[in-house]
Amino acid sequence: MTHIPGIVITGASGRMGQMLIKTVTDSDQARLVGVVERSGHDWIGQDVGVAMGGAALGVTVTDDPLEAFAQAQAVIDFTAPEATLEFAALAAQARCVHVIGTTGMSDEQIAALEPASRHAVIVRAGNMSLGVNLLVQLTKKVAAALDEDFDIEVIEGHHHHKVDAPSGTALMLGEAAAEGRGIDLAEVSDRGRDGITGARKRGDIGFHAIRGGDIVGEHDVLFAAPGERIVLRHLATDRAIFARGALKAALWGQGKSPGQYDMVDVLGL
Ligand SMILES: NC(=O)c1ccc[n+]([C@@H]2O[C@H](COP(=O)([O-])OP(=O)(O)OC[C@H]3O[C@@H](n4cnc5c(N)ncnc54)[C@H](O)[C@@H]3O)[C@@H](O)[C@H]2O)c1
Ligand SMILES: O=C(O)C1=N[C@H](C(=O)O)CCC1
Repeated sequence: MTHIPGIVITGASGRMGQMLIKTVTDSDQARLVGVVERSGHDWIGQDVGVAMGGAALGVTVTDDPLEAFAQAQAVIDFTAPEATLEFAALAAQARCVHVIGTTGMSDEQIAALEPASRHAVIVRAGNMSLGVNLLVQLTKKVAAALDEDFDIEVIEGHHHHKVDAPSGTALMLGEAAAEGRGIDLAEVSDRGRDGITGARKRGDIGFHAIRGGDIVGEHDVLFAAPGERIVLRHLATDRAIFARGALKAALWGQGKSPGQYDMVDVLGL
């Protein structure tokens, strides 16, 4: 009987899915026990190592998430909002820790995770890297120290395949800035200006998204005042940082009480 947690990766063929499979199989703290793809995908029924172009890993890609989750202690899920909602209910049923990296979820979809979190641990973050979660804390501190003479803008850049904007990370940073100022982000958020917008409103927090090439993820939080600017910046150059954080969350969640957590909890920041 092993105490090394068994992990299922959803969205196996995706950019993050493949990085997560590599991270889990390289780790001596976790075992890869299942991989899930959407029904109809041509990887279904294949050994996932072979499907990824390497040696067999002895794990077959399935489109039956519950069957896979039943063999596991944790599910790491970087897919799409609708899929993540379905996986949350099934992971709770199987009493698996559900690590959610999926971004682009609406407020309603986030609220719909609550029933699952009564039965299982959910760790959700728009960015699982140590660097960004540290930047979130710094952003909160800087925003708390400065008044509204400093205009706050969050500028993010990602690869041309990304489907959601602003990025999950940009929203985390915007939330942190608003929290530091003691205000509600929803009331001050100004996204992607275009046309005759009028002058910038004092106290607003602006968001801007660049999409191009193979950018892994770049985030600036700009504090701009007359005569000076502060820029807090994180540059991701390797998706391994997100996968490492997600695996850390899956291990951290073992034995924790059901509920919703984030990477600040996991990293103790
Ligand atoms: N939180 C973080 O640290 C972090 C880091 C990187 C990416 N992300 C997010 O992770 C998500 C995935 O990013 P990506 O670049 O890997 O995208 P991707 O498009 O390369 O991969 C998504 C995968 O999910 C699969 N999928 C979709 N619906 C499914 C279903 N119902 N069942 C099983 N599989 C399903 C797709 O087939 C695809 O293989 C995005 O929301 C992205 O923003 C988060
Ligand atoms: O590649 C992506 O997609 C990423 N998504 C996350 C986000 O939306 O912030 C994290 C960075 C990479």
